Amino acid sequence: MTRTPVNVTVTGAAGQIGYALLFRIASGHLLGADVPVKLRLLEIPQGVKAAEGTAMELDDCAFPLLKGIDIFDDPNQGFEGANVALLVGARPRTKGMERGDLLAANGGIFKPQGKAINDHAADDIKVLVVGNPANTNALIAQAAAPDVPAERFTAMTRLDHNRALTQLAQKTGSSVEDIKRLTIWGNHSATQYPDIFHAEIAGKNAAEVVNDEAWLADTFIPTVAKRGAAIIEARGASSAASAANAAIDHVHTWVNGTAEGDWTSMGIPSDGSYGVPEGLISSFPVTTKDGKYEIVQGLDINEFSRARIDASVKELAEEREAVRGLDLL
Ligand SMILES: NC(=O)c1ccc[n+]([C@@H]2O[C@H](COP(=O)([O-])OP(=O)(O)OC[C@H]3O[C@@H](n4cnc5c(N)ncnc54)[C@H](O)[C@@H]3O)[C@@H](O)[C@H]2O)c1
Ligand SMILES: O=C(O)C[C@H](O)C(=O)O
Repeated sequence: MTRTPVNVTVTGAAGQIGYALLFRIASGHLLGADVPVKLRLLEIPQGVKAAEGTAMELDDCAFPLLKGIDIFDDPNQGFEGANVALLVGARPRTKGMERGDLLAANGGIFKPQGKAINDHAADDIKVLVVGNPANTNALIAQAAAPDVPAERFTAMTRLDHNRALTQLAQKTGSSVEDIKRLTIWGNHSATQYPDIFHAEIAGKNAAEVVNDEAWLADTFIPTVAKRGAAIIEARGASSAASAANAAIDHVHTWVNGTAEGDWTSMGIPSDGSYGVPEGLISSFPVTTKDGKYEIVQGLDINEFSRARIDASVKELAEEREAVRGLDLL
């Protein structure tokens, strides 16, 4: 039976993450090796020519699953019929720009995109926001889409999750596939909290295997939380292939499910679980099944974790206040 292609909209398609992402979507890594896709690339007018060049290269790969590529500079057209939307394009922070300026500039992008999703996307739309500040950009887009269930708007903390897996594997001499139940809590920012207290390494509690709270506090957490800045320092540009890889992982897991006995981390609208104020888009431990996710409930949060979750959530609440003040919610 021939399947109807899934419409995948990618914003910022001509950027560096876009370049690392589109080929993997077209080759079946986002949704599955048997799922045909149509790409809808959304750029600003200055980005359209470069997006056209990328589309030429996509054509030249002759991907069997790629059933069409369209390029737009109008969000209403870009999100028409979208089943999956990857919101990558954002206004980067430039010299002299305050956080409030960045939030205002991104509000100008994510509010109209949220409205365009509301008005034009398919009923089953799933949204992943990658563009920074990802959690609050997701909140802005979600607030502008009142007809779309709020839980369809998610923000990417899977890159942080993957970074934490590797740091923990390297510390303990284990393989990443032996590590389960790791969690990123909070914001995709330097306040995020990578939590190993519930994680397992080959069935043993990860915190007990590590048995070194100083390493956790002074090495592991800051290394993961500041990895984005370290990449910028080393590469002279922010993470691109690893960010694209995490976006693929996020959507693939959302659509295809978490493995039995494991969970992942996603930035999602809080339902009030773990004391995170309702509505904030915060990272939680989640399981996924049949295209839906659920927050893992009932975890004991020790004092060490509580203080760090609260600090990151406080930052999210402040960002929400700032965008409220800018009339973006
Ligand atoms: N959440 C994460 O883990 C994570 C990780 C890495 C990067 N990021 C963020 O992802 C974003 C993109 O990174 P990049 O390296 O690809 O940046 P980039 O500057 O290379 O590309 C961004 C692209 O977005 C386009 N764009 C800007 N405004 C747009 C709009 N309104 N509509 C459509 N397209 C628009 C630009 O023309 C550009 O082509 C940045 O905000 C970056 O900070 C997030
Ligand atoms: O673009 C950045 O500021 C860093 C990025 O969010 C990352 O985590 O690599």
